[in-house]
Amino acid sequence: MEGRGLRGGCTAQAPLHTFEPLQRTALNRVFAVVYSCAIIALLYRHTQILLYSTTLLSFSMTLSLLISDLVLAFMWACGQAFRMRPIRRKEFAENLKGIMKEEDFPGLDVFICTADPHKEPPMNVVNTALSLMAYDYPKEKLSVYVSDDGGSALTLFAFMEAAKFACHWLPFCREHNIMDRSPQVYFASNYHSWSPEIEEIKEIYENMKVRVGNVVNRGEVSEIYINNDQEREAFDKWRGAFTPQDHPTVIQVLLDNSTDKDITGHCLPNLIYVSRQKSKTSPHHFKAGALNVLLRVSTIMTNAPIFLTQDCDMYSNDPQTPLRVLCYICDPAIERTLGFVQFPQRSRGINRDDTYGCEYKHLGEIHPMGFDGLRGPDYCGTGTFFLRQALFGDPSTSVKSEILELSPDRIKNKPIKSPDILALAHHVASCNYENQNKWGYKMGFRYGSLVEDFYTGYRLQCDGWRSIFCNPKRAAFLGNAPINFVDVLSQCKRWAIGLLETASSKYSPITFGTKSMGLLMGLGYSYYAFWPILSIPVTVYAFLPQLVLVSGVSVFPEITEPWFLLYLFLVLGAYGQDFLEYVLEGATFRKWWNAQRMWMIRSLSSFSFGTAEYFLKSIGLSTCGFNVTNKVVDDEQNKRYSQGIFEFGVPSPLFVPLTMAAIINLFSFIWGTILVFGGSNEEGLLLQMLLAGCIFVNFFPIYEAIALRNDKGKLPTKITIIATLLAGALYTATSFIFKR
Ligand SMILES: O=c1ccn([C@@H]2O[C@H](COP(=O)(O)OP(=O)(O)O[C@H]3O[C@H](CO)[C@@H](O)[C@H](O)[C@H]3O)[C@@H](O)[C@H]2O)c(=O)[nH]1
Ligand SMILES: [Mn+2]
Repeated sequence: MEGRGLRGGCTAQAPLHTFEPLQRTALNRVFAVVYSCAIIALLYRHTQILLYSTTLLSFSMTLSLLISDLVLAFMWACGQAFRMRPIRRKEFAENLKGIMKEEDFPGLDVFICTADPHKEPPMNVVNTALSLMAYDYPKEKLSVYVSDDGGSALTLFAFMEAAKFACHWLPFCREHNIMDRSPQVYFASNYHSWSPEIEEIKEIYENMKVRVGNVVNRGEVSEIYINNDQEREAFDKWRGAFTPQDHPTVIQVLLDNSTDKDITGHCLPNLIYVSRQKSKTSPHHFKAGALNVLLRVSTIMTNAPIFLTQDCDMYSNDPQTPLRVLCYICDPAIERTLGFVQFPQRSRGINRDDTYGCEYKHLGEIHPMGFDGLRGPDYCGTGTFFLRQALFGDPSTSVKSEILELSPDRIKNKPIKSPDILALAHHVASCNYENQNKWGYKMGFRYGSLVEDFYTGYRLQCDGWRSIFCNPKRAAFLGNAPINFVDVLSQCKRWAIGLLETASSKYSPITFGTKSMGLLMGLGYSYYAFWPILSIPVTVYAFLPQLVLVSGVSVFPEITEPWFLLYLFLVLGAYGQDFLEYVLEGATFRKWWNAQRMWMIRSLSSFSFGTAEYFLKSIGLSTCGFNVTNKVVDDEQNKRYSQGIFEFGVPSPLFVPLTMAAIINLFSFIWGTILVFGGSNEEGLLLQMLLAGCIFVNFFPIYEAIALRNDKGKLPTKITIIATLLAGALYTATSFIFKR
C-alpha cells in the first residue's frame, strides 16, 4: 500500500487519505521490553520454587500458578502486536471529485443478514435496509440484498412494505439532506423542525409500522394484507410443508432499478429478498453460508465490484460512508492487494457506564488500529466493504467457480428479472449447489468456525489480502449491543467456541498465521484465537489463593521480600497501561472499570463454558450452533439496564462460577483480614487477602443480586444454593487437604 515514507494517497495537494502513527508507540515499545523482563523474573521465581518444592501439594500449587502465569504471559506477548505500530487514518471524500465523476463510481451491493423474526424484529431490519438504500450513492449502482435465514413470510411482508415506503423516503432524504437515514432514528430524534411534509412522511411510516406490526403479531400474512397476484404468488410459497429449517429457495425482486422510480421520478436501488433453500439433511453453515449464497446470487444478478456485509441491526449513521471507502479503493496508489475496508462496530443504546463492557474498546478500536499499521484489521462481520475479487482466490490467482456466470469479472448484461437470471439465482442458492465444492474452503466466506467473520478475515489475510481500518468521528454504522447479562455471556461463549475452532485448526494463527503473515500479524490473530484460554488463569486466581488462605497457606511473596515489588509492578503495569489506552481513546474511568470487571466475568464464565463445550464437541459429545443474539428486551429489563443494574433473572449455569467466586472471595477476604490484622503475624497472606478484596469489590453487583434485591432480575435462589453448596464443598476439600 503506501510506501514507507509516503503518508497519503493520491496527489500530495489533494490527498484522498492520510495516516499518522500514534504518539504512544515509542513508549509502548520501551514498556514492552521492561515488562518482558519482569515476566521472565516471575517465571524464574516459579521455576525455582517448583524445583525446590518438597511436597506434592506445594508442587501442584506452584505448577497451577506457573501454568496460569504462562498463559497470561503468552496472551500479553500476543497483545504486543497491536502496540508496535498503531496508526490512525483520515479520509478526504471531498477530494474524490478531483479524480472521478459520479458516473464512474463502481457498483455497490449491500448484504443484510437476518435469521429470526422474533429475536430480530422485521421492522428493525427494514430500518437498517432503508438507511442503506438511502446512501448518497448513485441509485442505479446500488443493490440491497436481504438474506432471511428465518425463512419468514413476515420478513418478506415487511420488505414489500419497505419497498413502497422507499419511494417516499429516499427522495425525502435527498431533498432535505438528512443524516439519520434510518426512519426510526430520524423520527425519534427531535433535531428536525416541524413541517407538514415531515408530518406527512411520518404518517406514511407509522402506517407501515402498524401494518407490519399487525402481521407480526398475528404471525401470518392474512388475505387483507395482500394487494395483488404477484404478492399472493410470493406468499403462496409458504403454503404446505414450509418450515424455517426445511424449505425451497425464495428470491423476490422487490425493487428493480431499471424500471422502478420514486415519487419524484428518480431511480430506486435494487431491493432483493433472498431466503436460501434449507434442508434438515444438509449443513447450512449459519451466517457464513448465508453470506455465500448472497455472494453467488449477487454475482449472478448485479455483480458489483464492491459489496458491504451488514448485520440486520446495524443501520447506516452516515450517508457518505461509501465515499470514504472509494477514497481507498479508487486511489490509484493503493496496492492491488486491498481486500476489504473495515469500519468499527459501534453500538447505541449502551448505558452511561457500559455495565456489560459491550463497547469492546480494545476489540473494536484499539486493536484494529494496531493491526492497521501492519497488514490491516480483522473482519468483524458487519460494516465491511469487500472487493468481490477477494472472495474468489488470492491476489495473484483467482479460483474458477463451477459455472461460468459465477465470476467477478463477468460483465452483467441481463436485467435482474429475466427468467434465466432468476433461474440461475435459484440454482446457486440451493443446498445441493455447495455440496463438495470449493465454497467455504477455497472461496467465499470460510466454514469451520462459529466466528466466521474472524476466521474469514484471517484466512483472506493469510492468502495475501490486505485490509484497512476506517474509523471516522461520526460512526458509520450503529447497532444493538446485547443489554441482558445472560445474552452477553452466551454471545461470548459462542465466540469462545468459534475462536478455539480457529486456534486448533490446521490454519492456527500461531503456526500457519505467523508463517504466512509474519510474526506480529500471527501473534495478533493468536491473541484472539486463544482468548478463551484466559479462563485458566482467571479461574485459578479467582479460587486457589482464596481457598488456601483459609488454611493459612501463603502462595505469594511476603511484603518484605523484593518479589513483592515484582508482583506489584506486574499488576499495576498491566492494569495501568490498559487504563491509559482506554482513556486516551475517550472512555471514562467508570467504563474502564466495568470493562475490566467484564474481562474477569467473561473469562470465568463464558470462556470456561465455551472451552468445555468446544472439547465436548471435538470428541463428538455435543454440537454447537449459532444462537442468534436477542435484539429485544422488555421494558422492565430496559429500565434496570439504564440504571446500571445487572440482570440475572434466569437460572443459567453461566452464573454458577460467578456466584461461587463471589461467595468464596467474600468469605476469604473476611477471614484474611482477621488473620492479617488480627495480630497473628500472617504478612505472607497480605497479597492473597488483597486479591480477594479486589474481586470482592468487583463482584459487588453479584452480592446485591444474591441478597439485596427483590426485582425480577435478581439472582435465582436455585443458583445461589447450588453455588453455596459447591463453594462449601471446595472449602471442605481444601481444609481436608491442609489439615495440620
Ligand atoms: O444462521 C445464522 C445466524 C446468524 N445470522 C445473522 O448473523 C448476524 C449476526 O448475528 P448476531 O446474533 O447478532 O451475533 P453477534 O454475536 O451479535 O455478532 C457478532 O459476531 C458474529 C460472529 O459470531 C458476527 O457474524 C457478527 O457480524 C458480529 O456482529 C445477524 O444479522 C444474524 O441475523 C444469519 O444470517 N444466519
Ligand atoms: Mn449482533
